[in-house]
Amino acid sequence: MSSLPGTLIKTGEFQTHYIEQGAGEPVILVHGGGAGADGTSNWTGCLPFFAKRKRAIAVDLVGFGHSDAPDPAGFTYSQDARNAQLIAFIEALGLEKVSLVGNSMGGATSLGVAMQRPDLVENLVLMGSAGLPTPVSTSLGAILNYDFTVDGMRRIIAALANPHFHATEDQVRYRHELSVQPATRAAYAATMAWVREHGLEYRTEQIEQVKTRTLVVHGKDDQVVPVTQAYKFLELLENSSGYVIPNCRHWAMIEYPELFSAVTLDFLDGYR
Ligand SMILES: O=C([O-])C(=O)/C=C/CC(=O)c1ccccc1
Repeated sequence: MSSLPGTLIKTGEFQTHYIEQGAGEPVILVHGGGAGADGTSNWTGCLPFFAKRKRAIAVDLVGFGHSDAPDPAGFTYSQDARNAQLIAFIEALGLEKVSLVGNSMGGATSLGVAMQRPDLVENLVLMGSAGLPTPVSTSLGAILNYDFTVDGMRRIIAALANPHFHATEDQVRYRHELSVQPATRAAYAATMAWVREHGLEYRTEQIEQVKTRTLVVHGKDDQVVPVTQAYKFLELLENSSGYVIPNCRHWAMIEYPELFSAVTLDFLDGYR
């Protein structure tokens, strides 16, 4: 795997990297927060499907992929910082309204933008989303306690995907090599330290005030964020519908890219 050709754009004090394919209504895909994650590795399988119907933009969160990774000595890798980055990114692109599709930490970030700037968000898709108090399972522990080794990366991928999914050596190497870049490594350590201290949850009253049209997608066998969290989001988000995928863990967009893309695109086009 190699990074798809991307673009850097200034978002506040640092540069944000993104890749995009297709034309039409803008849909921003926001990757999860595991080591080595970025727009390319999370969304390569879905981009061709999205690009047929939308302007699909896959962003790299601060400290991930090819976005800047500011020195943790002078930058706090908080959830607010990722929310602010995504808002600044939408505005830097000159977009008035977008749909956001967020995976896990990317879901928490998309939800945070819908809370802070509902004017910017047309539709919200939360996939395996963080944002609620989540027990630290062995699988989540593999992410939080990553040791920057290739075996550690294999443990992360095994934690994220269903056993029937076999990551290629290329996928493992791509993510591992990104994760051990000195600035990215320091940013990831700081990000996980912040998550261990603060969690990735919002208060229920914050979630309840989100009225954005939302689709909650979750793997029924998710070992990182249990499927019960999806039911909780459906309860709290009054304008939400859900789609639960059997025989699927945390990586619905990688385990079932065509199904995930079809369900999401039909939702974005108002068919669901
Ligand atoms: O591709 C990935 O790295 C990915 O999907 C990771 C998801 C886990 C995630 O974002 C997360 C990180 C910290 C705490 C809870 C959740």
